Amino acid sequence: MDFNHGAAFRFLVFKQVVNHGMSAEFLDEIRRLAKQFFDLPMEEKSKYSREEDEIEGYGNDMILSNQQILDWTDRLYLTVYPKESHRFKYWPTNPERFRAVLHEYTANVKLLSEKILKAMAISLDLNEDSFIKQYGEEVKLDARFNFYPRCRNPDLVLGVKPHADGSAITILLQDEEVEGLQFLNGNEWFNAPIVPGALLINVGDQAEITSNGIFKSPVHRVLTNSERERISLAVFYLPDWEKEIEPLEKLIDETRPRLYKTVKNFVGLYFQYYQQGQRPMEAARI
Ligand SMILES: O=C(O)CCC(=O)C(=O)O
Ligand SMILES: [Fe+2]
Repeated sequence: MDFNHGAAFRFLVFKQVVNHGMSAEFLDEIRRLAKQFFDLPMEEKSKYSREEDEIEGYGNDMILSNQQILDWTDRLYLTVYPKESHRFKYWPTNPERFRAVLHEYTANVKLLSEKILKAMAISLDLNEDSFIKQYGEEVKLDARFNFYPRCRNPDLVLGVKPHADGSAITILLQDEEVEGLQFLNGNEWFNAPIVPGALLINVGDQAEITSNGIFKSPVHRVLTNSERERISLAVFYLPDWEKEIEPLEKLIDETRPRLYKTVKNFVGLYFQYYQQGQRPMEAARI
C-alpha cells in the first residue's frame, strides 16, 4: 500500500484500497457467509437476538425515540477485538464457517487499520505512531453486518439515515454489485462507486478530532432499492474508551487554532447526541 502521497491523502474523505492483503475470494466468502446468515429462518437468527438495551446481537434498527423512522435494515453487531470481549452467544455457528472467517477478517482489518492510521500521520509530517498512540492500548473493533432487504417504497425510507461514524476510522466491505451508499458533499449526495476487491476506508469523528479537522468525518447514508437487496460489513476502529481524545499538539498553531475539546468515551456521547437528532460532533466542537 502506498500512502506516501502526502497532499492527496490529506484530503481523504473516503478512500478505496485494493492493496489490503486479502484476496477477492476471501472477501467474497465473507459476503456469502453474511448473506447465508441473513437468509436463515427468523427462528434461527433470533437465537442471536439483541436484547433491548444492548448494542450487540442480531436485530433491526435501534429504537431511540418514538418519533424515529426506522432504518430499512437487518443488522448483526459484534465486538470482534479484543478476543476477551467476544460474546459468543451472539456469534452465529450457522453458517458453519462464519466464526472462523470473521476471526481471520478481524486480524486482517486490525493490521490494515493500523497501517492506515500510520499513513495518515505520515501524510501530516507526524511521527507514524501519533494517532495510534493517542487511541491507547485497549482499542476495540466492532463489526456491523448490514443487510438491506428490497423495499417497495425506496423514496420513503432509507437503509441508513444520514450520520457520520463515531469511530476513529471505519473499514467498509461493500456489496459486490449493488450500490446504495452515498456521501454528502456540500448539499449534494454522491454515490460511492463499487470497486471490485476494494475496501472503503471512512474517516470517523475521532480521527477528525485528533487531526484537528484536517481529516473530515463525512456524513453518509444508504438508499433502499426496490429491486435488489444489499449487504455490507462495517468494522469500526474504536479508541480505548478511557483515553482522552484531542487534537494533536503539532496540528495546532495560529493559522489553525484548536477546533475541538478533549473528549472521553466519545461513543457514549455519540449515542446521547444521535438520540436527540444532533450531530455528535457538535459535542466536541469548540
Ligand atoms: O452499508 C453501507 O454501505 C454503509 C453502512 C454504514 O454507514 C455503517 O454501518 O455505519
Ligand atoms: Fe456509517
